[in-house]
Amino acid sequence: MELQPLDSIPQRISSSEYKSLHTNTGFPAILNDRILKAAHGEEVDKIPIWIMRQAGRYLEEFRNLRVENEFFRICTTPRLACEVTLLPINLLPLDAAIIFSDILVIPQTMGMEVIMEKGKGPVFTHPLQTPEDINLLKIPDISTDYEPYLDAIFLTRHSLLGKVPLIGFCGGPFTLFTYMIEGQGSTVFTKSRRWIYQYPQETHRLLDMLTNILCDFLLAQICSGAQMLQIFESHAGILGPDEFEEFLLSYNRKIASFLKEKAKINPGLEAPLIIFCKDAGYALESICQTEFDIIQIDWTVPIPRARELANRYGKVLQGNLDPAALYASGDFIRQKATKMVETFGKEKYICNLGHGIYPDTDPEKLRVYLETVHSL
Ligand SMILES: Cc1c2[nH]c(c1CCC(=O)O)Cc1[nH]c(c(CCC(=O)O)c1C)Cc1[nH]c(c(CCC(=O)O)c1C)Cc1[nH]c(c(C)c1CCC(=O)O)C2
Repeated sequence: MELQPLDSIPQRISSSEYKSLHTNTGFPAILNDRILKAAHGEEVDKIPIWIMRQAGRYLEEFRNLRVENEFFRICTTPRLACEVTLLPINLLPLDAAIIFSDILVIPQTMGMEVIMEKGKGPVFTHPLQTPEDINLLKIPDISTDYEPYLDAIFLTRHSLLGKVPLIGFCGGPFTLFTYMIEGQGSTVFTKSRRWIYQYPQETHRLLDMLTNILCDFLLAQICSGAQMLQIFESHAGILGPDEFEEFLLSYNRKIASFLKEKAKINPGLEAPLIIFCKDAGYALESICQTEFDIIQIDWTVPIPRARELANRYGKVLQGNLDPAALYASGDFIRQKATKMVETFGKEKYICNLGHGIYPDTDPEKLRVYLETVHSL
């Protein structure tokens, strides 16, 4: 697929106009809308499938591009972000594209510095140490700070030529909070868990601030061309049920209500909303009792129980093969995928993995998974 020259693409609406809730028009007509149909609970010809981290390091083409380009430079250069987003779409039979970016761009726009360390992942140079540090954060300026990310969405929506819908995303308020406190990934998250008990008020203040920012950021993504949105609460598994409700789900409820309210006033802003609370199968029923349309589950969640709850609350399910299963033989992947789809059922279902694809996965194994699901 050729990238369109920039001057052949109409101008994205100016950021100040987001507030007046006009969506861009003039995007290419959609050719494959099966994921949007499934999202609305409609019948589909084939089961739609996309893969978390589908544009990442398991693709040689991405690794080559990374040699010359620092990770966050790709995120902030619309042409590069667009090129990387399209890579897997041109190579594999996927039913959606997800904009190339990262959940940590939001803490960056709030003034925090994040470095992508080889072999270690993202590291914050100055994580928040005490509640006083919250005062050093800034509220991003919608008309300047988000510009590269929104331009990337706009350019990519055009460059996709309607081949598949474009998914926008952000990290959930709680997961961003944990990164801002821990400064990096963790297995125990003792600093973040300490904050919620030692400084509950200040924790709520920060989560509130993040929630307001994410509402604006997601709405701006829809205005710029995102057709579906996913919120990644990757660290949901570290909370108990009460804390999950108080510090995580209540904030995501606010985001979903905000976006649904905007779509009620302006139907052009309607975009199905996906929530992924990783390792929070314990809270699946509460997650189903929100305004999110699609519930992504990881592989630890029993599919029959998820289906029962999703049906009870009118939700679509997304998931959930263990990404490690793609290390198995092609035959095993075929059998496992077939059984998985039969258990989910073919309606109100979007196929994906249970978490992002691992960097050392053989892309041909992913192809086996995709083709199996499409053949069912
Ligand atoms: C927690 C989280 C992050 N980022 C993200 C999450 C939520 C999903 C999840 O739970 O995995 C989300 C994300 N990160 C990236 C995307 C792009 C779109 C896609 O292809 O899915 C998406 C949707 C690109 C990326 N984000 C990152 C890479 C690899 C960086 C590199 O090229 O060096 C990519 C392609 C880096 C990143 N960014 C983050 C981590 C923990 C890491 C390091 C782990 C790793 O290296 O895979 C933060």
